[in-house]
Amino acid sequence: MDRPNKPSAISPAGGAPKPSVHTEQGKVIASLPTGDSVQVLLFGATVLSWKSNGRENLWVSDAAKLDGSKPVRGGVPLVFPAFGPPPKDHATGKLPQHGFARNSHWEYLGSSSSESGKLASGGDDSIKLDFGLSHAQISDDAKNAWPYDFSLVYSVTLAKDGLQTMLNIQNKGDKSFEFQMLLHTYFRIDDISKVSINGLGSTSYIDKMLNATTQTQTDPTVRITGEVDRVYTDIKQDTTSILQDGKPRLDVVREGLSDSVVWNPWIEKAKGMSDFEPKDGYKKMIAVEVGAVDGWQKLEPGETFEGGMICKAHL
Ligand SMILES: O=P(O)(O)OC[C@H]1O[C@H](O)[C@H](O)[C@@H](O)[C@@H]1O
Repeated sequence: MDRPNKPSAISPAGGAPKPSVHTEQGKVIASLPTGDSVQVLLFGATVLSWKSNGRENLWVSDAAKLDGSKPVRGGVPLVFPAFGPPPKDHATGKLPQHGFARNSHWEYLGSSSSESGKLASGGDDSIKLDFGLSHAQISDDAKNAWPYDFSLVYSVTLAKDGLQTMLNIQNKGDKSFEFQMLLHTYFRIDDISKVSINGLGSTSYIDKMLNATTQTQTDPTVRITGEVDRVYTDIKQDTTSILQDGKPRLDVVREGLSDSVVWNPWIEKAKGMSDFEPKDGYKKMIAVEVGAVDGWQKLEPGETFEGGMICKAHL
């Protein structure tokens, strides 16, 4: 695995202020001179917080477990190598719901000032954090359930104009494997009744609330008025936008991915989740998740796959 330099901190030593990075209680925390920041928990490589312009953009449950006893309820849990309950007749069939990546202890590979791809800024205006997970690092249960040699590198880039999260998946073994992946992002919003979602018009979706039947998004705008659990597939538009009170609040740009899940548990489902607090927290969150979850991606030995997102917050 290629490793960038592993500085404990990029500290200002006179001159212009620089991004800083430190580790604390199993988390890696990076900040820009602007005050924007990101926090990543090594358990699951779960992004727990992303602040820009003094505002938190992610929702995390007050009862979320951060001690590794269960996946984090909130932030950006990483789904790999299976989305949802894996089908019993598939190679992932013995894995838990959403796979093992969100349940595993990842390694911090280090930070670098990056050319942040499609984010406009680079150099001192951005910082990239890399996290790794390989076959050798997962639990024995996960190894037995899914005996493939793989390597994941998850890169989280904080820039003044957004947050980029990219997952690179490599088949390191001598047999092919199939996978699904998803960035299960819980975005923080002010009031679900005033939220609308654009950028999914004319797209087909599997509606898990309607017996997994396939529907078409005829209204260009999605509004949330009850429990919603939809898998939009083969989306033509790159960007899904979350609006609050009709004003752009967050843009989610898919990178190398064409599916998105839109999920809100609403009242009853929230009540049923012991780690979902406060119980009316469903009013403050909307999950807009980017991924490759329609069917399976196949990787031959030595091949890699990369996909992720760029999120941009509006004031
Ligand atoms: O409770 P979890 O395993 O974290 O899953 C939370 C949710 O994840 C996705 O959004 C799925 O589409 C939902 O069906 C599921 O309820």
